[in-house]
Amino acid sequence: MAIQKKHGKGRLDKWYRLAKEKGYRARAAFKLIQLNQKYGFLEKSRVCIDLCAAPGSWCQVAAEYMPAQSLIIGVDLSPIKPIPRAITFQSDITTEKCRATIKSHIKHWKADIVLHDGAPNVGAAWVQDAFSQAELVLESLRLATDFLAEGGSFVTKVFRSKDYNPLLWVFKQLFTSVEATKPPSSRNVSAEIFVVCRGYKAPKRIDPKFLDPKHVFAELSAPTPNYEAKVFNPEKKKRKREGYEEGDYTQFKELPVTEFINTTDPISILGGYNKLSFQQPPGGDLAMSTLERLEDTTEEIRTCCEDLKVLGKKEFRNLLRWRIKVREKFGLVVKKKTQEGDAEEVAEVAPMDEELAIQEDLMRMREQETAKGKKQRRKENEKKRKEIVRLQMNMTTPMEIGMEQLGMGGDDTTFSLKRVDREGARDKVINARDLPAESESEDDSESEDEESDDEADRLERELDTLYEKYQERKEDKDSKLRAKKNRKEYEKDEWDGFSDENKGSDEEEEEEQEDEEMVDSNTVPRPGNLSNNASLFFDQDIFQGLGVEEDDEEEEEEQEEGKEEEDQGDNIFEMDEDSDVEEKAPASKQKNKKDAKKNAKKDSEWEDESDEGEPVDLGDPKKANGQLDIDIITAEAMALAQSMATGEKKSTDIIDDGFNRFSFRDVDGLPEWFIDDEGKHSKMVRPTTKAAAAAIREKMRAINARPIKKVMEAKGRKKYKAAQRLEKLRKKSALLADDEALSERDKAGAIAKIMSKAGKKRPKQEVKLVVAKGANRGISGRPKGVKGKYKIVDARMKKDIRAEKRLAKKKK
Ligand SMILES: C[S@@+](CC[C@H](N)C(=O)[O-])C[C@H]1O[C@@H](n2cnc3c(N)ncnc32)[C@H](O)[C@@H]1O
Repeated sequence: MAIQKKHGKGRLDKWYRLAKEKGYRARAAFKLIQLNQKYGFLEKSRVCIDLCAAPGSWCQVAAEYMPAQSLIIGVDLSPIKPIPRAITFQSDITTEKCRATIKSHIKHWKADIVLHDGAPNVGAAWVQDAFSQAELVLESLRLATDFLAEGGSFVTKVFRSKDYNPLLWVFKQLFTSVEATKPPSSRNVSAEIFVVCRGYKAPKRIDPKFLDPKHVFAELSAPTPNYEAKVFNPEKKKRKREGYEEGDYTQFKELPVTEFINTTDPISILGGYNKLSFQQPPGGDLAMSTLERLEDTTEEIRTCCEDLKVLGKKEFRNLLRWRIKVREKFGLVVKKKTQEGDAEEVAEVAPMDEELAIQEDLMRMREQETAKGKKQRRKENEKKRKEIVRLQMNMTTPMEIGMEQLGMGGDDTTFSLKRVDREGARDKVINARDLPAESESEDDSESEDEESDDEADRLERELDTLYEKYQERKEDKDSKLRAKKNRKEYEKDEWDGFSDENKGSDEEEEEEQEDEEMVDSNTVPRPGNLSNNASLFFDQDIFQGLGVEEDDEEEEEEQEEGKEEEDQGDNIFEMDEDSDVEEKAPASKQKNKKDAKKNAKKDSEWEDESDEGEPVDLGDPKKANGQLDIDIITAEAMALAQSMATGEKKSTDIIDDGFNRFSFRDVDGLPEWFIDDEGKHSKMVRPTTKAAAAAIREKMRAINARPIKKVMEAKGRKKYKAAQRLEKLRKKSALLADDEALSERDKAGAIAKIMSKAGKKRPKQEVKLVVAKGANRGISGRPKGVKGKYKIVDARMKKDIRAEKRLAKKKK
């Protein structure tokens, strides 16, 4: 266990460390700093009396925050080491002597502020002490009324007890504003609060009853609580989860460790006490000495008992386990589990041990839950981080985004049910599963493999569902496609007997869909018994073109039947620019134009084969916005497109052109190198025009002007790093801003410093050249004695450079 304490009360917490760092004599300094931050009374004061001031940290703070030349008087029962700018003396604040000494120091002045942080030492007579604290407050108030100037402030510590309200009532009679507050540096477990009374009314005469403890705390004459009974019989003690127990004015609670062993409610002891003591009571205790001698009572257990408030989970469990062991040894467990019993006969242990088991179970469940939550959060954060990085690096393409959304992103295969839900498909997916939906969350112990299999299955289903939806949407949008599908189904039925037996139905479907998307033509059905060459022959676009014409004829009929609307939906081959014209053009003209475009497209596909696979679209070379169509990437295609656009060539010409000796090659039995060679060199040379060449040049220039991917990535990286730096700064300044130990000025200064540091450009590190010789030759790590960036160079290179320099000098 990390020892993190001084003793029970004064643990080495952050305020303790901070006080040490800043040179304050006690962590209490921060209470005054924080009170002053809230109310700002010190800066306005010139004379301060600090009652119960030892060791003197409040005097230190007063000296720091009050204006120069202020008078600070500190008094305590204990001696106070000298403090610069403060007068201190040793005295009991309840005595006349103390009043006289203050008077001698303050002379004719009046105090602007009286501070009181008095607390009697908590000893055996703790009830009396608590009473004395309230009395001490009243005594300090009496002194305050003697020395405070009108409008002055009185700041006092008060313990929450039944005396608290009477005290507040008295304060309110003497001050215009009375506020109770608990500064952050005051421990939550401590019953202390601070009351800041401002605007002293300075009445000419104060009713002595206001300052008479007998009168103010009149109801306290009730019998003193029985301390013995309370502490040593914890079972009988009522636990109060909220607030403080009646008469419990101190927060440090100690209990003999034997009580912890004996109790049936160990949890409430661990939660309610500060320390379990191994101290032998006067006269000795047999149980305690036996306990001390047990080997289970290790040093670690003793350390845990020292401070119950700092127990970690492990220590907590250790203590409970130790208690059970000791109880067993002491014979406190009534029955143990029967050896041969099938766990039916459960041990009958003390009833609170059941509670302990339940508590442990609860703890375990909570741990599991938090671990699960953490894992989930980590996963999500990681995913988000990656997405951001990819976006910032411009590495995300629309395709990748789609894949990520489907959970197929290269680096994250998590399937997001949420997303599916958004699509309304979650239910479908869940219904499709054998397992009920709840089992997903319940089954925590699944192996990762099972999980990933499940993920893959779900992913498959999700993809199917999404694909169905996509199809539905597409069909809705494109009624013509629907008509075509129906027709195809009809035709498919008719041609079923000829389908290629080697193909699975899925493959066929896929191909059909591909055809629909790519060519949108109803190809001539090919009987399955044709030879390879024959089928390749019929595969030629020229035959497909026939199909198109057929199809278009049908379309024309449809149009004539008033289905123009449907046709407008078919924009697969329409050019943006033409759309307006087409709307106005007569149907036959439209048809011609469409034919030409479709054929041009087919031609381009054909050319695709003969032109080393470059995708070429022979549409209008210009887009609607006047820019060149970037998809046309060869001068030949451009020339063809231009000639079509100017009406120089008709679709029929292009079809004729397409039917030539290069359009089909029988490659069966030919060596691969030959086919490659043919593909490269034996192709039709199409005439190009100057304009087409210029257009392509312009297009290439436009492409080259675009920043390359690496540049984009570098820019993205730079942005990302800047964002990271900014985030770091933001966090740092937020931390500073939250630091209650710093004044606003300090905070602003520190933040400004960080900002200016961040703004400065770091000087580029010089690269040291290390000659590879002797020990450095062939070394793989950093050469000895070299700091910072370095580069291993060849001795030859160095000599050559020197020689070059010499020559250059000579020439001069
Ligand atoms: C919590 S400490 C004060 C810490 C102080 N504010 C500081 O910042 O260093 C409480 C002090 O009250 C003092 N005290 C208790 N009864 C007193 C009394 N009757 N007269 C003077 N001082 C008293 C104790 O000696 C103790 O030093």
